[in-house]
Amino acid sequence: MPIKVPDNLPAKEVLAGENIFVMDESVAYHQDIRPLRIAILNLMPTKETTETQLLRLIGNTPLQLEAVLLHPKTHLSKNTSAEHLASFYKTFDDIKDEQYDGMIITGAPVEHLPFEEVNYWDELKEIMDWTVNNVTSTFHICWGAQAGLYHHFGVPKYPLDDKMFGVFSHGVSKPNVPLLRGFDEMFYVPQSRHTEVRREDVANHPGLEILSESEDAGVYIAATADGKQIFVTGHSEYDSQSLKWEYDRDKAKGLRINVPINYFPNDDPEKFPVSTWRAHANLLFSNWLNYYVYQATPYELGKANQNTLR
Ligand SMILES: CC(=O)SCCNC(=O)CCNC(=O)[C@H](O)C(C)(C)COP(=O)(O)OP(=O)(O)OC[C@H]1O[C@@H](n2cnc3c(N)ncnc32)[C@H](O)[C@@H]1OP(=O)(O)O
Ligand SMILES: N[C@@H](CCO)C(=O)O
Repeated sequence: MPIKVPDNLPAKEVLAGENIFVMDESVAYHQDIRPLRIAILNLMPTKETTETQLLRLIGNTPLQLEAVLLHPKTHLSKNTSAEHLASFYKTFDDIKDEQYDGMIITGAPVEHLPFEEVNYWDELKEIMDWTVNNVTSTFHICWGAQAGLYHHFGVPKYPLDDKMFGVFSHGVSKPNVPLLRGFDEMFYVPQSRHTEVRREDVANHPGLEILSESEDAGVYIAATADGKQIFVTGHSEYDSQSLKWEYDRDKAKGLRINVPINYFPNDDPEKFPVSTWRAHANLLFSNWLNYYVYQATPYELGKANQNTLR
């Protein structure tokens, strides 16, 4: 939450220089409050696991949220039951005439395919186009980030020789950005993907900024300057056991898979993994919800926001 201070307090300037969020009394007085409307387009096959992971993170702020779960209507889900989808999910058709404060587009295990061969690609393109005018800020995760970078900015993905698999140290590339407020200079994030976007493709695009990256894992967070589109290549939302499940699954299938880096104690898969990224994940999602959704969204969706606080 912002610190509310008198308009002319000298500390205000000092704290603002440290990337601390300080709000003038005059702005605070005019803020109206209502629950935030957040849509989650869940493309993961293990939908119930992902719902829990994401709701856990977006639930960890003082803000009231109304979360709507979406699945692509043009894809028949193999791993999530029709009953679950019918009970808890909507499709784009149900919501396309509405507007949202925030949207999350998840990853999906389809990165080995060209985007155009994903059977819900046309629908996803329509949804991504719709977010531009109907969502205040959209947070794309892993394959969802690759899909968004490709569709909106023409940034391609490339296959990796070995899966980027493990818990990697990441750093802040652009200081004084609200999304990174309070971040440590080095923090850990799980990465689990067979493909990458290349740094030069993102860095050379005038519409994108690299906010965070890793020496070993490459670009982690890229965004548009206005914060309307955020692309996150890692899985900060993963549970402490998620990489172990993926590792055990792939071993059981006889696939070529390395032990995830820096994950099991002493890199021993017989030992119980512990998470080192939970605090980072909570801060990333609460910063997004606060600064890119709550402070940026208009009280009446569809109208211009009077307060430009970032
Ligand atoms: C890079 C990232 O974004 S990482 C995020 C993805 N990670 C995860 O989902 C981790 C958890 N997932 C898993 O462990 C596995 O996907 C499992 C165990 C659920 C299923 O694995 P498998 O049996 O190997 O694959 P399966 O044949 O079920 O296909 C996986 C998914 O891809 C989908 N898929 C496959 N081909 C296509 C295609 N051409 N277009 C669209 N979706 C496709 C499948 O339909 C399935 O998704 P669904 O359950 O929503 O229908
Ligand atoms: N994290 C994913 C990568 C595949 O897209 C998995 O291991 O299932």
